[in-house]
Amino acid sequence: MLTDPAARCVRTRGLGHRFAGTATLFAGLDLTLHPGEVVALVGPSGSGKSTLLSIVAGWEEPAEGSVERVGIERVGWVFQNPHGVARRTALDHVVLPLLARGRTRADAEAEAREVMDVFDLAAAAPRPFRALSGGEAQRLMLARAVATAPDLLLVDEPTAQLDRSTADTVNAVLAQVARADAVVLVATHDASTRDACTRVVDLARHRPDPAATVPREVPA
Ligand SMILES: Nc1ncnc2c1ncn2[C@@H]1O[C@H](COP(=O)(O)OP(=O)(O)OP(=O)(O)O)[C@@H](O)[C@H]1O
Repeated sequence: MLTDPAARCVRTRGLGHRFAGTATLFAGLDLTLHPGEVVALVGPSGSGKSTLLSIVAGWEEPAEGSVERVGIERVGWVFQNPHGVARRTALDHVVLPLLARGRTRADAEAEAREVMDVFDLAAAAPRPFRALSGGEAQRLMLARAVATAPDLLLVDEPTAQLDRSTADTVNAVLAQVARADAVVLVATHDASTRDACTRVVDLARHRPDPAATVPREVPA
């Protein structure tokens, strides 16, 4: 059943997480993410940004609280480290998910080339994945995710391996995806990605209050 995109959202209530044997990473997270927004998820290294993406995707069970995904059928994920099939061409990486969605080979190729152009990957299209640079491979992962028209797009450090001008292109494309009725959540350390987002969620502000768990020292 298709849901009205206007009703589409991701809602967290009292969300918190810790892994077995680790301290609590974040707690009490009440968030509602709407289509049309690009939400930057920031916080120091190890604060739980990637973990929160996994929880929002439904891959990791939260230790506390809940995540509700309303009208989310397709989830796109772009990992921190690009993964591809070494011998397959860059073009194939974008064409295959479109074929899986029922496109003909000709339509899938045309659509894939269009998306790859946006990410400045036209010249890389015929090259095998193993021959791509780190930045090209990362842009390819974004192009593939965008081509699948996700309702929810989760992106981990999209600009980590890119030069400034390519990073700016990536930031602009993320905003375009959001305008296409998708909820977009981007974990980032990059100040310009954060600035290109419509909202910022800082996990540093959702750390558990140490005063709540550690007894205060009382002066003698
Ligand atoms: N499956 C796991 N089991 C135990 N600990 C884990 C697991 N996954 C992540 N962690 C730990 O949880 C903490 C948060 O990790 P996470 O990768 O979510 O942080 P991050 O904010 O994305 O970091 P970075 O900015 O460096 O990518 C880290 O200390 C990490 O070692």
